[in-house]
Amino acid sequence: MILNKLSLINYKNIASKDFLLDANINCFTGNNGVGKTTVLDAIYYLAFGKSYFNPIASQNIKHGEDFFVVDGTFHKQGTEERIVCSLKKGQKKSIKRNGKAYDKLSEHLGLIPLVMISPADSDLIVEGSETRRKFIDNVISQSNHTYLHNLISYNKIVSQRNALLKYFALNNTYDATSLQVYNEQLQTYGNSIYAERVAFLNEFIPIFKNRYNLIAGNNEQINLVYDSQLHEATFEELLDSNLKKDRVLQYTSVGIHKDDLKFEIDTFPIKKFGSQGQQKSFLIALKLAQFDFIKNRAQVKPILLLDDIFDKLDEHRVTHIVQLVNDDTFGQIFISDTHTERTEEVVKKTNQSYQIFKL
Ligand SMILES: Nc1ncnc2c1ncn2[C@@H]1O[C@H](COP(=O)(O)OP(=O)(O)OP(=O)(O)O)[C@@H](O)[C@H]1O
Repeated sequence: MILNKLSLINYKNIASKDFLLDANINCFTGNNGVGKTTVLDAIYYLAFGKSYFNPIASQNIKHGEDFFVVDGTFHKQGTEERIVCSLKKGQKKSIKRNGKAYDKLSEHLGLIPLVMISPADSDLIVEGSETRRKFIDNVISQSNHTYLHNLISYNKIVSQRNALLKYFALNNTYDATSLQVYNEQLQTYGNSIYAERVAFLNEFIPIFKNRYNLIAGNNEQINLVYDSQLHEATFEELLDSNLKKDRVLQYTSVGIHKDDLKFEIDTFPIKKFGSQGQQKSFLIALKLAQFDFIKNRAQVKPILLLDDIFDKLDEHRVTHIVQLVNDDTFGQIFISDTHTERTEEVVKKTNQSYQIFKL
């Protein structure tokens, strides 16, 4: 998967820019705030139909303007794919593939396999379980459309069930039959999502550990632990035993929407007990494992976006990344960095073709 051309209009601070890109390495350099991350984010937008950094779509329109366009032309195994994402203030965002608008964003996900490594990944450690569930869902969804559809359906039913519980409380009423309809659907989708998450983590955790050991050496015991209420009881048992509680709370307190992924070092939470360097290594290993997993599943090398990576990495880790590029593990990569010379020095060592865009 290669991005050949990229054009931006009014995307964040960039009024208008066109890039003809190298098939291997592309670097965007310049001072703080010139828009290096914005270019990487625009590429992310083409793959996921949203910004990696700002989920409120309208806030990605350049201040004072009323629309943005991100336009990219990819090459994938001999075919050309033109993806155009645009948003006009007050309207729905549009994503077009070769001139044809998608009805649903979910139809687009997976077409452009892509992994972003960014300082913002620290959210995965510091934020709540939702961020980590989204990480799992994002990785699985890139190669499994059924999973994504089941997840969308599951979330819809949770909302409907919650509305029904509220209705019961508000009207001082209760109807077991209508609740049962939702319970059955929750179980169907929830059990399938749970099974996929179990299968995914069985495959993913060894890949992750391998990546971590390559970056940090073998002397640290790190682990990812999948935490789910469904490990202990069936979905049906959980819903039954928590019915009273759900009616009081007026929402569904059990299910796969409560799952978490624990990040551990020597069996302790890395958030509290990991050094900054260990936390960074953990996150990079997680993202490189995501890269490996998607590559295995999709049989194409995902595009890799490295945002501000050299600032955040010590020499050992930079060398590791460079070695990977030399090993031909990676496909096309995009790098943002403040120092043009430092970037050039690193990418020269890879013996790959490259382009440096000074912003
Ligand atoms: N909607 C918007 N309209 C205009 N400017 C915006 C908008 N959203 C963000 N910006 C600005 O875009 C600029 C570019 O940000 P970006 O993160 O791309 O910079 P950068 O070159 O990666 O900087 P750094 O080296 O600090 O990481 C910032 O000044 C930011 O405030």
